Amino acid sequence: MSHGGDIPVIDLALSEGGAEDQAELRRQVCEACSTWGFFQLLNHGIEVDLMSAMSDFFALSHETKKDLKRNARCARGYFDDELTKRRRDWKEALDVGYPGSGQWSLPDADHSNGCLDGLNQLPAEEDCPGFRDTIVCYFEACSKLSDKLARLMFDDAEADQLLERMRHRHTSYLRMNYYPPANPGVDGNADSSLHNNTFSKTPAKEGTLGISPHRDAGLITILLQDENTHSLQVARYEDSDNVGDSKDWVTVHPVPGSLTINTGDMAAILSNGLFRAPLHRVLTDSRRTRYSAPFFYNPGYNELIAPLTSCCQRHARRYQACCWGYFRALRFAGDLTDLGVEIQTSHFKVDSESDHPAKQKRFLEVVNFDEPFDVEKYRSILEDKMPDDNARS
Ligand SMILES: O=C(O)CCC(=O)C(=O)O
Ligand SMILES: [Fe+2]
Repeated sequence: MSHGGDIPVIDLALSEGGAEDQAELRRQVCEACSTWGFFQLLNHGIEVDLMSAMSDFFALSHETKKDLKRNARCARGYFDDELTKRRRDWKEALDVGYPGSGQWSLPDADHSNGCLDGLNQLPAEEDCPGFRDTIVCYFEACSKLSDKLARLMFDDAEADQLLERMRHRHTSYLRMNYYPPANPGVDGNADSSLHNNTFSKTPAKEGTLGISPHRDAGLITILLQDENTHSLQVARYEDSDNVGDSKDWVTVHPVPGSLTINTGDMAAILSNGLFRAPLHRVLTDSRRTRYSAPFFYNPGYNELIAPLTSCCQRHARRYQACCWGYFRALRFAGDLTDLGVEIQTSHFKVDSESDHPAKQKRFLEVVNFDEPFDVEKYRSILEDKMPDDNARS
């Protein structure tokens, strides 16, 4: 295995080899997922030029982008005001999800596309020619690659059934990120066409981050990184959220031609904690613009993610079942409204005293995953404290 800095680099060309190569590939992938939770993948086979599509999109006028803004009832679309752990990220982004109908050819607003995350909001073809086609091609290529990676990570019949269901029904989404220079006043970034955003006038405050430390919620993330800017960092192996010191952060230097892969919370539960959901963050750059695009490979909303039996042999079962739709809804709602402490996999540990498993049960009795999530409708179930049964009418 070769290394791009500390983070493993894995060559997917091994999958074309004989049984020995394939076993070696599986070993490398599982080792990377259980140590760093991050690796860089070469010969991944995705050739769609997403970088230039992204730069076309973010160069649109602020008014055009604002018309596509996501809101409390629609998690998909454009935004420049994301809070990660209650801090504003120094970035703009566009989220595009797998259509509820499973059919990209239908209009985005078609009612059959309705789902928990709402409807896609893409720019009109005349505003950004070719953008939609590029996104769809890239998205579908990432779905196939994710399926291939997941089959390397999880090798048993139970996982096969989940992945087979995910071929037809998944809730993955592609996020396109644009990180403006954090110091727009300095020489050398006078590209005014790219500064039509709310970050263009004021330099970033001391300590501002592109994205604050977080874990990705889903199964696998496939990240396209800008090769010229090295600002993604992962916390060393420990699982504490208190990674204060800069020596605890390791830069994920993009290896030319690679895609960066990381595991998420659902992979940690499914593997019974064998795989990590690594804490990571993005620094700002004072001079350079950066683009990145994570593709989040997510199960169907109604899937109950629980440790695979084959992963509970060496260690007793560590997690209770977690419904992806519940976890996702609470993560997104937490970005917009104060529901108390952000939901984490630790709330589903078998010995946890959290009331999330009980809230999840009540949520599943009433939720309709074909409708956009409405935090007000479920507020009494979701708020930090469960309402006292005697106090309810
Ligand atoms: O921009 C990056 O390199 C990482 C983005 C990321 O971690 C995220 O959007 O969840
Ligand atoms: Fe992330």
